[in-house]
Amino acid sequence: MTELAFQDQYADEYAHCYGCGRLNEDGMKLKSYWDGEETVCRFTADPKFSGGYPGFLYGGMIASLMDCHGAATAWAAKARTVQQEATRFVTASLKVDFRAPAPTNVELEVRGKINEIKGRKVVVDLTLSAAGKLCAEGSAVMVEIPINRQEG
Ligand SMILES: CCCCCCCC(=O)SCCNC(=O)CCNC(=O)[C@H](O)C(C)(C)COP(=O)(O)OP(=O)(O)OC[C@H]1O[C@@H](n2cnc3c(N)ncnc32)[C@H](O)[C@@H]1OP(=O)(O)O
Repeated sequence: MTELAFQDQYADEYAHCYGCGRLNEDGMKLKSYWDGEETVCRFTADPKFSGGYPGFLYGGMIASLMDCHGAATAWAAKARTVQQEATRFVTASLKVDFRAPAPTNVELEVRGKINEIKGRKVVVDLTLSAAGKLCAEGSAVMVEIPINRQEG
């Protein structure tokens, strides 16, 4: 894919997230893109992120993947809809239903769909699948931080 990932378009001051910040040396550097009206992020988890037994991902990592992709989706939706540069979205609320174990060492696909855009708030519906099988689904309320919030 040659297009720039959403996270790679964040301003430097917003690019330090452990999950997706391009400037976080130790982070996972998740990348999210448009796929038609949906967004997609692909990630293969190392077995060191296993949960209760080997070969399956722990739930916090599943939530992390959905969280970061949700924030990036909100950013992209705002940038596309309002056609102005968005700052950065943070998670106000994240709901995850775990439907089936998610494997490590297998490419996972996280998908986002815009449910609502209202003012600074974007609600994103999310799924996480492995080899076409739904492993988790949920939704996130993302809120855009005002400019210069980090200075206050
Ligand atoms: C500089 C960057 C610093 C950010 C570092 C954090 C980065 C992350 O790790 S993100 C993950 C963790 N998330 C956080 O740390 C966020 C902490 N929370 C906050 O900062 C604030 O509560 C924040 C920004 C989410 C919302 O507060 P505020 O800016 O006052 O927004 P507020 O006006 O109350 O709400 C905006 C809209 O979101 C909705 N909303 C806010 N919180 C929630 C919630 N928990 N559930 C559902 N909806 C919510 C409100 O109802 C409102 O919607 P509407 O316009 O329809 O009435």
